Amino acid sequence: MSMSPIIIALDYSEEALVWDLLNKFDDEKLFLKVGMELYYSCGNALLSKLKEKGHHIFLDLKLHDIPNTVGRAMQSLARLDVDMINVHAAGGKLMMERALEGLDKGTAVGKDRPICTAVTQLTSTSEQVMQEQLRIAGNIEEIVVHYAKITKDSGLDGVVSSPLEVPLVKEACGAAFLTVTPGIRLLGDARDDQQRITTPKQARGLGSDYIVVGRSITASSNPQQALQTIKTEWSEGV
Ligand SMILES: O=C(O)c1cc(=O)[nH]c(=O)n1[C@@H]1O[C@H](COP(=O)(O)O)[C@@H](O)[C@H]1O
Repeated sequence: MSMSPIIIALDYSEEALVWDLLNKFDDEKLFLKVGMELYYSCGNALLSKLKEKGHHIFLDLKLHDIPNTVGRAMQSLARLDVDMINVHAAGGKLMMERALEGLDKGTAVGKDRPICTAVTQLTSTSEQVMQEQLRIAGNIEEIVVHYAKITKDSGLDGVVSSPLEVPLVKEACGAAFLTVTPGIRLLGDARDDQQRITTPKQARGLGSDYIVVGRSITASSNPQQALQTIKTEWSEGV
């Protein structure tokens, strides 16, 4: 079964809330993101249950540590048989290479290694914050493209960025290099803590391979309708 381009971020700390949401989608097989909040609360047991239901899983733990630690952590995480996983590109090339080696070692024979991406600059980071607080000089597009290039050189499959940088990332790294893009909002939704945002339709038009959507679905009074709107926008965005 092919993976949906729309990844729903399950940003909850209680399992009951996950099932409350998923029950609204009947038996639809979804692409779900389990991030730090949910993984640290519910762990591997919940991942197994989601897999049993036939959903695809993006395990978003954004690993960032010394190369040896990340490599060994990835070897452990590979055993969970998730479909996508990520690191921070700020950890550097050696760390990303070790991450991939760890995933290769930990993936069971006959299984596919999870897609591995690296976060370039968080979509909650503005250019001003990047320059003034992180002391990274340059404009945000240049920096995202630079991080994308070192990610590609390290052998990873793609990056996490805002949709706004996707055309430049594809130009620099090739059309097959994946772009996973959070920072998605429907018109009229609150921006919350996100800085570099687009609608689902704009993201598709800019060439995103996958969009990550949390609060536009999970905080909606009608999550099913919100997902339907996002699917329609996605199909209209080409
Ligand atoms: O790696 C991610 O998924 C991620 C990277 C990034 O730069 N920005 C970002 O928002 N995310 C995740 O994407 C989701 C976005 O959630 P909403 O802002 O509610 O749509 C959250 O779960 C974030 O952890």
